Amino acid sequence: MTIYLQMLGTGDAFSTKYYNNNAVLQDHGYTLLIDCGVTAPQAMKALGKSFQEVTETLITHIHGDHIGGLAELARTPSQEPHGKMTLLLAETLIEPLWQHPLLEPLHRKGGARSLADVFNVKPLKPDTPYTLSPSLTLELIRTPHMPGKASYSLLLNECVFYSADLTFQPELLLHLVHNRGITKILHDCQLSGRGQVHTTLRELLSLPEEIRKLIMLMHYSDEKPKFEGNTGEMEFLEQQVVYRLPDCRKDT
Ligand SMILES: Nc1ccn([C@@H]2O[C@@H]3COP(=O)(O)O[C@H]3[C@H]2O)c(=O)n1
Ligand SMILES: [Zn+2]
Ligand SMILES: [Zn+2]
Repeated sequence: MTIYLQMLGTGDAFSTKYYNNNAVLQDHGYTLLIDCGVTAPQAMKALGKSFQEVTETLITHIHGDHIGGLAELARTPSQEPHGKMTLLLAETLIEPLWQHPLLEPLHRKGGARSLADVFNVKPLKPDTPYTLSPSLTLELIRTPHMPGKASYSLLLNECVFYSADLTFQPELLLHLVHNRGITKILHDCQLSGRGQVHTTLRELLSLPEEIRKLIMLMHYSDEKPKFEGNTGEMEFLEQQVVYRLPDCRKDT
């Protein structure tokens, strides 16, 4: 079965041309929102979509461009009997997310005292495969982003790696391709300057060709047009375009 990926946005946290790097994955009746940044409500509207179409929302890490739209998401009534939207996230993120200033509006919602009061929270363990829908599996891999801050990249359907803002990890990428059967890498990319918390284009260009040709670039700055044609084998992922994702699960 085919699943479809549509980036709500492909911009970095400071972009004024692209929405935040958030995505929707669709498996027929099931819709997974991957991260819900400040611009997510507007980006959904731009696609003629609404949060009501979202079945579950996955949070990779706690930065405004990945969580800033959650207060609005929480106000959306879900189709479930409990009425709450479902949030998937690593256990380690639950309390820091609730304490984040961007979620403060929810603290005032009917005496809410925890994330579970405003969302149907489903805690996930890293390095553990989960079946989200008939054609979609997910595994979290903890990856380095900012010191002391937990952040989780994604393995989708056993062969797509979706980076959650990470510093350059060449050994991990080689391992994923050689030992985990990864055939597509969607990677955040800082186009210029020194990469302190993100991977830079220069670093990605230093990878072997066999890895570069699997990579598509996302989470980039407004300078992107200047870099078109200068990214080697790596293409830019474009916001709002629908992509078909490979499904390499052994039992399909
Ligand atoms: N000059 C900067 C640089 C970065 N940042 C924040 O750091 C985050 C890194 O991950 P991100 O998801 O790209 O969002 C960035 C800003 O929130 C920031 O607030 N000021
Ligand atoms: Zn980000
Ligand atoms: Zn980040």
